[in-house]
Amino acid sequence: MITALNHLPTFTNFQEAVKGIQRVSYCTGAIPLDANTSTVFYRIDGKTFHVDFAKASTEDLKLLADSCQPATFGVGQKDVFDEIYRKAGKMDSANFATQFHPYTCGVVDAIRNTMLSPQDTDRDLKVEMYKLNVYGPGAFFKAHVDTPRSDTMFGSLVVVLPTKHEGGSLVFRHRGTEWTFDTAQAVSTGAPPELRAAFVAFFGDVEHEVSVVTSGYRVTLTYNLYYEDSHPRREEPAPSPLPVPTLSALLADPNFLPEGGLIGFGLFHKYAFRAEYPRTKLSEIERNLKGLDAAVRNVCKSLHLAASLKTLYRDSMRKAEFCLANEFADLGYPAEDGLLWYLMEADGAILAYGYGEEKRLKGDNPADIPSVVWITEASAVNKFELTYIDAFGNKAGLGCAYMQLCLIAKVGPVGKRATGEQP
Ligand SMILES: O=C(O)CCC(=O)C(=O)O
Ligand SMILES: [Fe+2]
Repeated sequence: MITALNHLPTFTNFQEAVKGIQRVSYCTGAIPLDANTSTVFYRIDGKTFHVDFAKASTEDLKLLADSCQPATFGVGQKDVFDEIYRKAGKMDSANFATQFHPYTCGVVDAIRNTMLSPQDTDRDLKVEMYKLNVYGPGAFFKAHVDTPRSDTMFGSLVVVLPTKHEGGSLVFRHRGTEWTFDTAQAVSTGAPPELRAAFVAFFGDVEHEVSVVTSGYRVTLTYNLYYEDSHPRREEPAPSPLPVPTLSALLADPNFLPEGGLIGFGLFHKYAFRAEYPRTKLSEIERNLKGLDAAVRNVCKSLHLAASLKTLYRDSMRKAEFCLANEFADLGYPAEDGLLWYLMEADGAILAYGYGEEKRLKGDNPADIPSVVWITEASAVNKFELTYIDAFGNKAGLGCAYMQLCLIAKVGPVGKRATGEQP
């Protein structure tokens, strides 16, 4: 955006402060194991076996690996097997059991405290056992996102059982940031030797891959993480999120939107959305915003700006840069005119343009169309056809897809900036 706003220090300070809180968020830690929790029981062809990870031999691990089925992954609506993309063994949760449980070792509390918004820290989470995976020498899982199994699923938990292995790190990538979780190192016994598993929890829309295991067997338990709605998010007051003073300074600046206007934030994460009817409402997603996006919403709410989530569609008629809507719609690219008008009639969608972009509008009078000052860039959401990375998940599609959203906040004129609820 090349506009005068880039020369306004109050604006660039706020923009930097928001970008500063947007970083890949995840949660890791060690889980001490004891005689009760170090064993995995499994069955194959009607016979039962077990592996005690306190003293598992290479033969024990090889037998476990040989008892697994080749792991598949999801491409669109199908589960496929392709060793170019994923080479690993998996066992379904019906065929194994362990006394180890994430609820009893502090993992769930750690997830609540590090990944969720401060208003969510007493919220119930459902941790659903998904699979046991064995990555032997040469095994890997290329970059993918975890398929959302419902619109309340927000992430995945991977528990790495203690085995000596090399390679097999989990590598995460999200919006230009990369981060590695070295599983071999995380479960290596320290001095004095202590048997411990390791865990990593992450938001499912964050791309991740398992790098090649070069020796040994890497054994993981994977779990799906969901919000349970019995204890919904506590509403205000939320502790003041970090960028509040910079937004406060921006709103006090008479050179920033003197007549008022709209400010927009492209959300950092994608959200699982149920494509089948009844479709997920944006208000439901707003209750389930992931930590950093919830912080951005809280910044606006703490300064009493009316703010709500919107989907963004491109406008084919070039009357405007884009259309902001209150629901997900199955539109082509660019949106067919009829559908865009339907959204405007039925859903209260509005046309808008990016601040400073009015010169690119053809023939229309931008005075009728509001502009949005983007604090963080927004990308368009306007079709279900999924991009390369979305199409490859760890399971075939279950009627849910990840969607990109933005948050739009209304700013009043100088001296009367508040547009939302007052305390
Ligand atoms: O086993 C792991 O470390 C993670 C595997 C994974 O990403 C998945 O199963 O989706
Ligand atoms: Fe995964």
